[in-house]
Amino acid sequence: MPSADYEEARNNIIKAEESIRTGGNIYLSPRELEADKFLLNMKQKAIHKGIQDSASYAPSMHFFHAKPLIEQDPIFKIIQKLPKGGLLHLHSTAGVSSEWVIKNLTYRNDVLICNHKDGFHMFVAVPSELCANEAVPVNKLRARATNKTAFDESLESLINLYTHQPELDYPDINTVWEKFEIMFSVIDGIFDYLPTYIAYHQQLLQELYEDNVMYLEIRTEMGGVIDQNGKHLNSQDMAEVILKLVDDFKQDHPLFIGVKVIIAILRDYDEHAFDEKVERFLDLRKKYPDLVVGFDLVGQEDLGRPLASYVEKLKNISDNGRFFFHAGETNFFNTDADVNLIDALLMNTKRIGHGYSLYKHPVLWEAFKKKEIAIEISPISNQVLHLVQDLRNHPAAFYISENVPIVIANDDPGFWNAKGLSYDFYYAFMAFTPADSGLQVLKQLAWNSLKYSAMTQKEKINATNQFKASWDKFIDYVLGFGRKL
Ligand SMILES: O=c1[nH]cnc2c1ncn2[C@@H]1O[C@H](CO)[C@@H](O)[C@H]1O
Repeated sequence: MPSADYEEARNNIIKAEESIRTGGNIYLSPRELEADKFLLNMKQKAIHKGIQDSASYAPSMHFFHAKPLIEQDPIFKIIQKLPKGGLLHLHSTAGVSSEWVIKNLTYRNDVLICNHKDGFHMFVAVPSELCANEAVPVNKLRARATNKTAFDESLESLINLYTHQPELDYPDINTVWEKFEIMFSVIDGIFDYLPTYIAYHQQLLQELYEDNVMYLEIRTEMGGVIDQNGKHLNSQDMAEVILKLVDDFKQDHPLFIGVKVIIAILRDYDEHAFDEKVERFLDLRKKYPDLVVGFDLVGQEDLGRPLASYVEKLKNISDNGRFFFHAGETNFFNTDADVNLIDALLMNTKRIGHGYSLYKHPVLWEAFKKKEIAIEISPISNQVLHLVQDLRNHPAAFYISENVPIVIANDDPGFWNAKGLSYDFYYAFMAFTPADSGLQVLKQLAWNSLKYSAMTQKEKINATNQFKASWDKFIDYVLGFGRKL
């Protein structure tokens, strides 16, 4: 038996760490405590089972293997009901489940397919110079196919990385990124045509709403489209389209709060195209300040142009504090992609996309804490795109232990066979939050998504009130769930 002194010292360490970590200081009411007890009991049983039977522990597995197991886990059912607040990191063109895209969009007569010049299939809805042959309606090809299920499956594989053997099919980061980038080109044509653009984005809101996401910040280029009559709509017209689409959605879904846009452009555009897109952002920002909130550079960071090379060019945007930079999405240490984190800080970023390598930079994470710059963590993305195999090893475990501000995001769920945000929250909860952390950490993560959002103060107050009501209902649900068992 250890001495009383020893026990006390031990407890003091545990308590001290508890009070530092994310959610450690969140107050729980008696009702919440009861729900928490039940949830923690489930979590700890699952972890205990995972220790004994490591081969069947879903949170340690690659998502492509884990998905069916996750869906059977009652903890996942609870996570699905969790009010998640806002989703702050999503590339909209990869945001909808691939199944919906195939079963709905490709069944429309206005969706065609052609061979891209670079040798892969691509969907088009208006004639494209990128087609190397004449585009054919997908329905026409489907009618000719002997096995329609197999036909649809092959279409779906054009926009979904799923395979039953990801370790073999994507042995390294560049291989997976190559197919990943092609998928954006496969689906891009859907967003050139107003009716398909609208159908897709309505479904985007629907899938997130059903997953209890109430607010959204999308990353998009926001280029123009062509409407049913052949008329060109430019980026400003698209701002109106988005505003109307969101308003209509809110009419039917009063709990939904809204959408904001972060203009995200490829970090490696040629100079002229880049400058044009920056101008476009500045214009949009002026005319739609409540909608177009920020600017970001995207694309595979390891191979891309470093942020440092943009400092002068983008001074105007950084002076106005409008960056939401991807940075540190890398396994390397002190390479360009890694030190993008330093430039993101110095360029006055509001949040960081990924920040995977931040844990190697003590000066930076202290600064992010002090300046309340949140890290947008996308667990499944980091796994599928080859930064980490087992999400228990994700650096977010460290950020949580230190309470570096983080939010949970899904990045490109449609492209990895996910839907909504719950799968990422499940991994966050089961793989990289402490075994003895239940409702507190979930509540803090959801709160963070409102606190670190680009909403105005007034919008935040409204969102907070709404969140409280949804949270109370969620606690009822958890208590009901617990009593049934
Ligand atoms: O996780 C990511 N890191 C960096 N860039 C990304 C990620 N996901 C998507 N994109 C980038 O966003 C563009 C479409 O908006 C894609 O072309 C891809 O390069």
